[in-house]
Amino acid sequence: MKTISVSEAKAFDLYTMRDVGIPSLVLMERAALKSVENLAQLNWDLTHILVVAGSGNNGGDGIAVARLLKIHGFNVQLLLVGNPEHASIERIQQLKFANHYGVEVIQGGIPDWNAYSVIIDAIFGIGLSRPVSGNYQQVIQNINDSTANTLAIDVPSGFSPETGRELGIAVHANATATFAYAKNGMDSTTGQAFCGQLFVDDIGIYDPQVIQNLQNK
Ligand SMILES: NC(=O)C1=CN([C@@H]2O[C@H](COP(=O)(O)OP(=O)(O)OC[C@H]3O[C@@H](n4cnc5c(N)ncnc54)[C@H](O)[C@@H]3O)[C@@H](O)[C@H]2O)[C@H](O)CC1
Ligand SMILES: [K+]
Repeated sequence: MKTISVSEAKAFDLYTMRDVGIPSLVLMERAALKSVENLAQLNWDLTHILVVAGSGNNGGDGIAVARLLKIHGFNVQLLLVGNPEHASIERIQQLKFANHYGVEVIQGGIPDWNAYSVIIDAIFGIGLSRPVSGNYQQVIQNINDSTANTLAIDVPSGFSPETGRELGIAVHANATATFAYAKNGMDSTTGQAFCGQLFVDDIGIYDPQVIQNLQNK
């Protein structure tokens, strides 16, 4: 399985948005569409879905997933974690779109984490940069303690895609929808333990060498 480093993943994202010119929201929509496709392939009980979204673009992916599930008639709720003042542009835009679709955003805490059949983990992706603490730690503990099946978006939150180890605490996902290429840390035994069933989704982000080879054809 081809794996890449976090810096490569970020460089490929940037190349796609800046050099090729494909907008971030287009990539985010493709990531969300693929994640929903992966969810459908898992044959899980989808009767009650909670999306847990962080303040960055991983959260933006998750909110887009919630919107897609809502329009397809699923009972889906959204829990926002993190400081809204630090929210990325795309995450703000995705929440606006989701509000327009009437996606229910949970205010305050979750009374019963076991009430959900599926939890979508969209707290942190490749932007994880330090050990998880505080409320994030509590939320990830609740996700891990719940009876729900968990699908991680891009990277199980708290799992270092670089080293393959947890940074403080990490989501033990039953499945992970990662984008473009698997990340280095996913190829280890701990990586498989945290990621569960791994989907590597083509969302239009490629190694620039692949594009340059096309140009030379
Ligand atoms: N356009 C694109 O680049 C695409 C990205 N995709 C998704 O975006 C994430 C990466 O998003 P980013 O905003 O860079 O970071 P995260 O959402 O992973 O993290 C959010 C934010 O959290 C802060 N942070 C890091 N570690 C901690 C911590 N331990 N405690 C608290 N806060 C922390 C940090 O400031 C981060 O910025 C990628 O994984 C994809 O899911 C799209 O899918 C495709 C297009
Ligand atoms: K995640």
